[in-house]
Amino acid sequence: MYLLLRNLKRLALPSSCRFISNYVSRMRHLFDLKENDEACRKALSSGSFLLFHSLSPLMQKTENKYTVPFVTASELYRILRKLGQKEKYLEESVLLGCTDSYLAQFALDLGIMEKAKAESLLQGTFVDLRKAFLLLDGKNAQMLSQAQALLRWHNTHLYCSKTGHPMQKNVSGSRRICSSNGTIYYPQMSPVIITLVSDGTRCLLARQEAFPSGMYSALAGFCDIGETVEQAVHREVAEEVGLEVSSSKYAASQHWPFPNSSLMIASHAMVQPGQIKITLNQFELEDARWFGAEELAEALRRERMPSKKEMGTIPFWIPPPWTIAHQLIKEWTQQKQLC
Ligand SMILES: NC(=O)C1=CN([C@@H]2O[C@H](COP(=O)(O)OP(=O)(O)OC[C@H]3O[C@@H](n4cnc5c(N)ncnc54)[C@H](OP(=O)(O)O)[C@@H]3O)[C@@H](O)[C@H]2O)C=CC1
Ligand SMILES: [Mg+2]
Repeated sequence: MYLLLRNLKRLALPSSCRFISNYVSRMRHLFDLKENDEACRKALSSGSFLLFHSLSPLMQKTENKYTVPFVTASELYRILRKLGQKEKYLEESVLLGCTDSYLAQFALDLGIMEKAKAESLLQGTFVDLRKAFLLLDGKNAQMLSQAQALLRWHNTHLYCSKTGHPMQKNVSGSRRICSSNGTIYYPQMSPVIITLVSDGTRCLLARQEAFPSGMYSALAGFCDIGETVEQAVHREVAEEVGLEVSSSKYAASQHWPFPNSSLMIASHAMVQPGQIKITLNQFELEDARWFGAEELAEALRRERMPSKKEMGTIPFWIPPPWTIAHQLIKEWTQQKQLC
């Protein structure tokens, strides 16, 4: 609380600001933890932790539900000791956020420790993130996405790309600093567009060979350097399905941890009148088709990924409800059914 008050003072809130919302004070608390190594070190000793092993998150199964547990600092100290690690290892953690009561939340990768022993001590399993995503609801998935992306970035930025010298992370993990010339590096995300193309009555979904069997999604692609989001939508649709869009409208965004760390920027797009013939780019896609509102409404009603048994009995399925692709499909279908 002292740190919080000190920080609020430092940020010089306007005198008219008598009431500060919980959200504002939490964001300022997090700002302090990111900037101030000592404050963050202190928060580590009372924080809670999402655990990973080689970038696979720890999951626990109770009855038929999968959860991602937060482990308390005292529990983690006990487990680290049993795994032969020093308490100092906690400083390998990265800061994710904080609860309504200012309890700091971190992620830590136990990859240098024996996996089976860690699983047994933690009474859980480290699950590949793509698989974990299919088993979880949105809130957990968003935090895992952030955590894995941040851990991966630190894991792949050990050396300064200018001097070749080792880099050190600050305590929160909001940056890395070159030990030789002090250059600062910040975690990066790649902008990716995702767009649901419509011809007015139907919309276009596609699948890549690497997608799970039967899954179709909206068109997506990385933005090129120098491009605007609108230009990236225009180009990707042309590249992937040979169509030209006449307009696109921003819908929402989502962080996505694959293949590294992407900011998915979602839009609805319209093809130019008369442009309906798909010419598939077979380097990128396995199939692309136009879908009607009714068949999409049916796909939206299937709330979970089909089991292996069901796979052959349904025509296609779409990404889980918390993905931005699902959100685009839902918005479009609802709008069509209202017409
Ligand atoms: N959240 C959601 O609802 C959805 C998310 N997505 C995500 O969108 C992302 C992009 O879609 P995708 O169709 O694959 O993209 P693209 O159509 O841009 O094709 C991917 C290819 O582009 C190349 N590429 C160019 N820039 C980059 C970069 N910065 N990082 C990695 N590869 C790059 C790679 O080629 P090479 O491999 O030859 O190097 C890669 O295979 C994927 O990560 C996918 O998971 C997709 C659909 C739904
Ligand atoms: Mg693509």
